[in-house]
Amino acid sequence: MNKLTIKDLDVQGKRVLMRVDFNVPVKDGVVGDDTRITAALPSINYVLENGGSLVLMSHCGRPKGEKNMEFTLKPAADRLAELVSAKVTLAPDVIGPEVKALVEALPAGEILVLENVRFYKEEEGKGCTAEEQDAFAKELASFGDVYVSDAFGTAHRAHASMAVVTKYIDQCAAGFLLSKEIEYLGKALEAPVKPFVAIIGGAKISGKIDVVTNFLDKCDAILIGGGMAYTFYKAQGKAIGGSLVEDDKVELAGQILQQAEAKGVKLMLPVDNMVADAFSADANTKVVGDSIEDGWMALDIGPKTIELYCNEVASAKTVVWNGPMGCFEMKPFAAGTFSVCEAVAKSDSISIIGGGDSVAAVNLSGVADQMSHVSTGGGASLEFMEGKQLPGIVALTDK
Ligand SMILES: Nc1ncnc2c1ncn2[C@@H]1O[C@H](COP(=O)(O)OP(=O)(O)OP(=O)(O)O)[C@@H](O)[C@H]1O
Ligand SMILES: O=C(O)[C@H](O)COP(=O)(O)O
Repeated sequence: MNKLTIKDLDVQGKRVLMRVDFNVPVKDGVVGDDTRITAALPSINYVLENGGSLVLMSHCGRPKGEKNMEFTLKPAADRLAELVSAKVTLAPDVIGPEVKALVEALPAGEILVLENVRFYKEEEGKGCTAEEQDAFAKELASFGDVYVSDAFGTAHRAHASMAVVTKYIDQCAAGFLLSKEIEYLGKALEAPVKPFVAIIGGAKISGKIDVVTNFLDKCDAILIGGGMAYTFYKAQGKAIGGSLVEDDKVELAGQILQQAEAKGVKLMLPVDNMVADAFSADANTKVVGDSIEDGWMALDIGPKTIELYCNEVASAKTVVWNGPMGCFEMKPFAAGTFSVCEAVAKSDSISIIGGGDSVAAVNLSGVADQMSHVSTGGGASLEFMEGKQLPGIVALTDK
């Protein structure tokens, strides 16, 4: 990577302003899944162990520029306090004189967590002028001698704490998590060890179909599963019954099929499906081929497809996976996702998993530790894989 990294910084006696992504699920004031917090610990501990103090910034949820305490960072700060040996203080606000005083009094080896940066509309820059956003970013910048971003999950957002604050601090570096994400995802895209197999599924077709397009120039095989498959079926003129479809993407799906053929990329669609007569775990189910009659919807890939996809994965040397193969949250439709998951874990490949639900599925299957890299980014990893430049990375200081 051609950007400064945390190891290039001298943090001794410095105040480090660090952007993290503590946008974690919270229920009844308690963090549900602390993956994103634990993933930032190497950078946090590095600063503390090397004589620096830390001012942490993050968003949580989408409070839309309002100070709505439903979105407080308190649960995340409380969880962080359990995970580090340092003292953790939660500031009462993001900016302002009270926060400034806390920052100035912060001793080395301690952490101050600012409140949710999205309590200010200036963070997202919506409903304010560019000057107002700059002033907000400048005030945040005054809280640090150096800046570190470890918020890979938010790197696709050109927000104040990600991509504007960096204008006002000389040294802006990537933390360990951000560096690791870029290293794995970057390698997979730039110089993948072949055969390179992409597995794309899930429900958000419009959000993922561009990734399929980008992968046509990189992959040896693309395995399509989940709700995504039926938009491709429709493009082939197949019957899809009540299966998920995005009609405005049918034409693009047809073009992708043609391009795959022209480029000699193996674009695989399910040859059979587990269908149900309702979107429910109690629905009647049956296995059908690649034509789905009215009154039925496909909620998982079928057993023959599982075998084909697992075989493809078994010979892969690089696997990128985003989006489950079926509605794995319901037991009758979980076999596709979990079988493919096990095949990826068993394979002798560099495996990179991205996307909230795919990561949840990998965690549920108990094989997360057998994957080379489980990304903390949903939208960010997708945009990276689409080949887009992420503003939160571009903004860091060049080496
Ligand atoms: N055949 C299907 N029909 C309807 N929904 C499906 C089907 N297959 C999978 N899904 C649903 O897709 C959802 C996940 O899709 P999604 O596109 O959000 O993936 P993801 O891994 O969370 O990626 P990201 O976080 O990048 O959006 C799951 O809740 C799953 O139940
Ligand atoms: O969870 C995420 O994808 C990131 O934290 C970004 O959140 P956002 O989609 O609300 O910008």
